[in-house]
Parts: sequence; structure tokens; C-alpha cells
Amino acid sequence: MDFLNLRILDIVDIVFVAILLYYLYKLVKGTVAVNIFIGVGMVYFMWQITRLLQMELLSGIFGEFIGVGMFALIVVFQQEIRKFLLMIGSTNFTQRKKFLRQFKFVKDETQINTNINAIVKACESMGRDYTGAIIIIEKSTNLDFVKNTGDTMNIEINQPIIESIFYKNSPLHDGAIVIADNKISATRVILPVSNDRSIPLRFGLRHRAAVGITEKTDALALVVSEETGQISYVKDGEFVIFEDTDELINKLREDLT
Ligand SMILES: Nc1ncnc2c1ncn2[C@@H]1O[C@H](COP(=O)(O)OP(=O)(O)OP(=O)(O)O)[C@@H](O)[C@H]1O
Repeated sequence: MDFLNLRILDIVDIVFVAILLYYLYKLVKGTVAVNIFIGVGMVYFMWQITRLLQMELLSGIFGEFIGVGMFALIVVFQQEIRKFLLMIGSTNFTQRKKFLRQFKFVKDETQINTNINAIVKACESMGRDYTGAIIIIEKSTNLDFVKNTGDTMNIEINQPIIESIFYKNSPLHDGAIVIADNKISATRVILPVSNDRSIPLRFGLRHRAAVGITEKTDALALVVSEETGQISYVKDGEFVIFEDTDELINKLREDLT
């Protein structure tokens, strides 16, 4: 009955494996990597079957394939492994303020209210004018790896500033802006685009970029469609449904506290 002797360390072990699997799932969700995993699984399954049936030649071929499989996987998943390490390495727990926000009982309501109202009002106004926009709100995952693709900024948020950035003739209107701690910290940012095939075809690259960054990090994304003027709120790689801007503000406030 040795297996019943569960130690604290075994539980910690299981929790870490679960976290690792969760990150892996977040990374490969909706990508071709899932199909590759299925392919590798099938080769492994065939190898075991042919070995059991003592089909020497076939099991030899599959065996060789599995033997070099580890190197093949590193080559095939080069991008994903890079993103995975980046994702783990860039989770920024060192900034105390952000870290404390992980706990629900620490709230800084006034600051959160001000930020969200200005952002949502700007989105509303841009929606009325059919001005396209994509706004990323940084939480605990450090977004430096995407901010590096754009211009570093340090601008206090207010409604006119956000609107003027996305104004069609503005030199800064292309790409996304990143908001961190009530400041616009980057403009003209190029985000990773999601390959999720379940995203409706009517959504183009701007919306796919919002899904892409939120499925890889805990950031929140707001998108204003240039075609329909509609505001979309994307979190954890999913579109969040809301009735009106008041509900959107409430959802954002909840997600940021
Ligand atoms: N990877 C990306 N990262 C950041 N911004 C992007 C990215 N891809 C596209 N965009 C921005 O989205 C703009 C419009 O792209 P696209 O028309 O494909 O989006 P869309 O989802 O159809 O949105 P809309 O409804 O506004 O047309 C681009 O001009 C660019 O500013």
C-alpha cells in the first residue's frame, strides 16, 4: 500500500505538473500544434502495436522515428518552446503593487475607476466614429516582449489622448497600445495573432491579435471595429459578452482587481 503514502511534496509535485500542463494547453490551444501532438501520439501508438505483434521491420521504423522524435519535436515546436519560456520568464511578480492585486481583498478602486472610465469612454466615442482601435491592459504578465515591437511611451491616460492616438491620420494609429498602471506604456505595438480556427471569419487581424495576446498572457484587450464600430472585450483568448458599456466597465473593474 505504498502508493497511499501521499507526501506533501507529492501534492506540490502534482500541482506543478498541473500548472505546467495548463500553460502548455494555453500555448497550443487552437493552433496546429494540437494536430502535431495527435500525429506524434499516433506514431507512438503504432510503434507499440507493431512491437506487440512482433512486426520487426515496421516497429524498427517507428522506433527509429520515436528515437529521434525528441530532436524533431524541438525543431518543429521551436516557436512554441520560445513562447512558453518567454511566458514563464515574463510573469512579473516582482512589482509589489501588481502582485498584491492578485489578491481580491486588495483594491485601489479610485485609480481603477478612473482608468476604466477613460478607456471605455474613448472606445465608445471611437466606435461612434468608426475609428478602429486595439487597447491592451497589462496585468501580472510582463508585456515587454510585445512592447519592444512598438514605441515606448509614458503618457497618463485620458480620453482625448487615447482617441488622438487612434485618429486615422495620426502617425501612431497603426497597431495596438499597451496600458500599464494608468499609463500608456507603448504604441504601434505588433501583437501575436491567434491561429484559433473557431474565431468567426468576420473578425480580421485586429481581433485575432486581441485573442492572440490574451490567450498567451493574462492581459485584457479592448477592440473597436473600424467596420462596425462595435466594441469587443477579449480575455483569456475569449470574447466576453456584455450588454452595455456599464456592464463592460463593471467586468473590467472585476478583472483588474
Ligand atoms: N498583429 C497585430 N497587432 C497589432 N495590431 C494589429 C495587428 N494586426 C492588425 N492590427 C491592426 O488592425 C488594423 C486592421 O486590421 P483588420 O482590418 O484585419 O482588422 P479587423 O479585425 O477586421 O478589424 P476591423 O473590424 O476594425 O476592420 C491594422 O491596420 C492594424 O492597425
